[in-house]
Amino acid sequence: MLFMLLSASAFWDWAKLFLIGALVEGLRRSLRTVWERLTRSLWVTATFEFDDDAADWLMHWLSKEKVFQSARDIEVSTRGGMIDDLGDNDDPDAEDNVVFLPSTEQTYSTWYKRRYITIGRDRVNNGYGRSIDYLHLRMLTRSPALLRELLRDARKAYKAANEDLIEVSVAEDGDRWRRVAMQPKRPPSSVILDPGVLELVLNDAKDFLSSRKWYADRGIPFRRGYLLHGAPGAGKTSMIHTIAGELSLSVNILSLTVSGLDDNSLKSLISNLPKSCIILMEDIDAAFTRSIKRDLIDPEAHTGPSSVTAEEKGDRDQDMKTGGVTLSGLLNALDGIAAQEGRILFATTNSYGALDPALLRPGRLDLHVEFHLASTYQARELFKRFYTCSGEDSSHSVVDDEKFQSNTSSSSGPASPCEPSPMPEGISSVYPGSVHNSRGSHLSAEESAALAERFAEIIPHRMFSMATLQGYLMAYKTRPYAAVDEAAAWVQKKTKNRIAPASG
Ligand SMILES: Nc1ncnc2c1ncn2[C@@H]1O[C@H](COP(=O)(O)OP(=O)(O)OP(=O)(O)O)[C@@H](O)[C@H]1O
Repeated sequence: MLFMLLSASAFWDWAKLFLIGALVEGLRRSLRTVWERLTRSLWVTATFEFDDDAADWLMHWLSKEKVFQSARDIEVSTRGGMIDDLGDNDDPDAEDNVVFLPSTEQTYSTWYKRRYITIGRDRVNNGYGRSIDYLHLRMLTRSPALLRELLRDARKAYKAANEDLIEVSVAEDGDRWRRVAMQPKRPPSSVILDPGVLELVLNDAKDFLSSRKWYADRGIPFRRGYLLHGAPGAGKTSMIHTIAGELSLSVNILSLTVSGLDDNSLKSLISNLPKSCIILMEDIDAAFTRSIKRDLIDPEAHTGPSSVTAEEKGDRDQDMKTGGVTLSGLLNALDGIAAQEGRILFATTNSYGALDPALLRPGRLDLHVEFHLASTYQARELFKRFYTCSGEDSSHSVVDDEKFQSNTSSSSGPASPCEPSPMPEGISSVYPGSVHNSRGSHLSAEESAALAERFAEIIPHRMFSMATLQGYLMAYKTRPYAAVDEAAAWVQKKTKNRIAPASG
């Protein structure tokens, strides 16, 4: 009996405990729900994929706000920093800028328009062996409009900071784009082509970008392709970078021979392109030809279609597929349903004749521009540009070391941007070396033009590429007189070298 009473009272004790526990847990859960609802109604939250443009805007804004400057736990990176978080270098083009990134372990806070903001970052494995980083932003406000305002401000600041830069991305992991550089825009004056070539392509691209409605009205896919072909080192890539700068478009570089690329990943890459960008496919022939390898070709002896032999052409069909991309895969990617509307394609090749006609037809590669070895005009203009300081007109050119040394004592003109910083007192005997822009403006416009004229007369028309001429001038960085005096011997040596293997 006693036992029964005891067990009955123990049962009631257990029951009471259970009820109290259930009550407490119920209360805790309800309070938590109320709290979550309350906080949710007080916060606006946004999540950004770390690789996305919007995350870049936000990171730029956070960097400017110095959110991570005082944090005790941060990640440090030298990749893609437009602001130097170390605070000792304000040059966005500097190679060694350091950027602070939020660590995945911590939450950071700041203010925007008197609203409290928290920022966190986390890393999620997508299940295919690749992890994706997310940036989480929470703003203490009931108005989503403020978040939009913040994003607008961040985008504006980012664009202003990048005005003089172009974004360069490459294909990564088969089907993704990764930004690898923010390059300074290349001014049109720095690419010396025969008159009208740059203007032809640039105006065509500008006209294309402003004709979206025209294309839509006629049901024509809104895209344009340019094929730049001809001599290596003639300025094809340089021109594309200039055009990207002039049109303020990013450049996405796709190498068809990259390992791991196949028809499917090519399709994904094309459909993952940002809106309005330039896609650059360099050496488009390399993916489909085995026999015509550019490194086997003498750069200055090969200029285009005519140099492809019948035998090489015969090999082509059999070589249509090397690696993972097939010609039909490329054609489908370019004009299939996955093709990105509004993109400009630039393809380059040194072997025009090796390309399949299907690739060359309008709608895929609409405008074909041939690049030649340097003309007399190009040699002259290259010389003038080479010995003129950037930001200066041609009346401010660098001068021969020899001439400089004989002139320095008498020179009392104002310092130009080219002038070297003065040597510290007491070590004037140290030879300062032969460096870029290390001399003042002692070469008049007339002298510079006259030297360029002499140089152009010595360089045979269409015999050397612009890259080769640039290479020659590099050896005379600060010695334009010597560059002219020794040019004839150089031309003779190069010509002899070229003839020698053929006759041997
Ligand atoms: N027309 C040019 N004007 C000024 N510089 C040039 C020109 N052509 C070539 N160069 C210089 O030569 C180098 C190589 O040029 P670039 O890569 O543009 O040539 P490319 O035609 O694309 O060569 P490749 O076919 O080998 O890719 C660069 O440093 C560039 O500055």
